[in-house]
Amino acid sequence: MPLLDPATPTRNPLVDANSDDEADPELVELLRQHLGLSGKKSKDVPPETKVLENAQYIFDNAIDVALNPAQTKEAAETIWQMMQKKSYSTQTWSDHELHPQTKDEGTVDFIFLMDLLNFSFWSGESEESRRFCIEYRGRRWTGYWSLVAAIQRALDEDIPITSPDFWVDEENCTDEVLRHVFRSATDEDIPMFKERVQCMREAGEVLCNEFGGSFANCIDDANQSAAGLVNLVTEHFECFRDETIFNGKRVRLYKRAQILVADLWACFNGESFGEFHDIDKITMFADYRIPQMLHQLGCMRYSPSLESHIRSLKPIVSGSNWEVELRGTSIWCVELIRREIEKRHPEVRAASTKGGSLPSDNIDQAANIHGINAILIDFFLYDTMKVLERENNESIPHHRTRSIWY
Ligand SMILES: Nc1nc2c(c(CN[C@H]3C=C[C@H](O)[C@@H]3O)cn2[C@@H]2O[C@H](COP(=O)(O)O)[C@@H](O)[C@H]2O)c(=O)[nH]1
Repeated sequence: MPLLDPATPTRNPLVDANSDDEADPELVELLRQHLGLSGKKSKDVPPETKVLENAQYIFDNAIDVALNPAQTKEAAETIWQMMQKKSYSTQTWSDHELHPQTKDEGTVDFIFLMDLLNFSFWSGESEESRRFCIEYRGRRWTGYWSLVAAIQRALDEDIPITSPDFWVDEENCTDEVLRHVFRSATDEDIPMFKERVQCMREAGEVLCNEFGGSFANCIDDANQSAAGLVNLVTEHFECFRDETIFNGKRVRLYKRAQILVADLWACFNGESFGEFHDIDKITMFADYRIPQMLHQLGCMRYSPSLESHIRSLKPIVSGSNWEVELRGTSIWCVELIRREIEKRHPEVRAASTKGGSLPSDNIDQAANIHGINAILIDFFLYDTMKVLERENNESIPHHRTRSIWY
């Protein structure tokens, strides 16, 4: 029946004042089609995280952090050349000896725990030998690698540390057991131990009560959308909801939710639990190492007061303008680097191709041209910063903010 059939007495098919029956869904759909509203049911609208748009807003309104466009363009080319030389791709993730190697659900659990606790490793100790570190496989691991080593060590000791039902079992998973898991080889404990325990308890409750005890079910619910998985994680897990107010506007940074998705994508080479059709919506991860690297490259500049504060290792409060400007501007800077690389090297298609490297009938060519996205640029910048740190070549310290967000 045509919706607006003249023979039909005029009535609003949605709300007929004389009837208390529900609006006829067929009529609602017909009306939506007639008004051109149809077809875009909420489930069809592609999910967005809003992180990149918020990062641009922060950059546009930043006072103490700025970008140097010429240096950013120059750095883009340097980064591109170095990434090509190292054949940087998703495979690089698994090349790290401590990262889990099996491509199964156990590794999904490992990565979830890793990125649940992937924050604030920096030590307040000036004396390097006294800083928190984890002894594993005959080596002392610090920073992010101390976390990965602690998880691997616990698994070697038959502690089911990656199982969410263990985290909520306070009879067996006591604080003492967790202190043992994260025990340091020095007198300094892992930073924010209590907050890490709280993250595990909370996330364990959510996973066990809402997702059948495994993060694999969250991945399934996201229907291979990276942005959808970021939004699902930040909606259901408070300890991933990395957002704040800047200039009166709510801004999302979502560092650990995004690196969680990125680690899955890299570990599984864009397949299986790592397959996402919109992986390029993931931005750089706003931590405390990339801003340092971007400053070292001359891309990012600080006001004299901020720079002297950072150089004197003074703390910067979580959520303060200085901190949000550092984090948001670094996200935007990596986006500009990514755009510059794509402009200079049109042969590079987005890394959303499987595993981040371009399919090619010429294997040599594939080896030389790897897809580029913010994730791979970020991973490269982090790993490069860690090399500079090992070589005592840091030109400026990283900023000191204590928080569970990064
Ligand atoms: N933006 C960004 N931040 C990253 C990483 C990683 C490690 N990712 C591995 C996976 C693939 C890559 O190739 C890396 O090998 C850790 N972090 C953050 O840094 C801080 C730790 O610093 P430090 O204490 O010095 O280790 C802390 O906020 C931590 O959350 C990254 O990749 N990108």
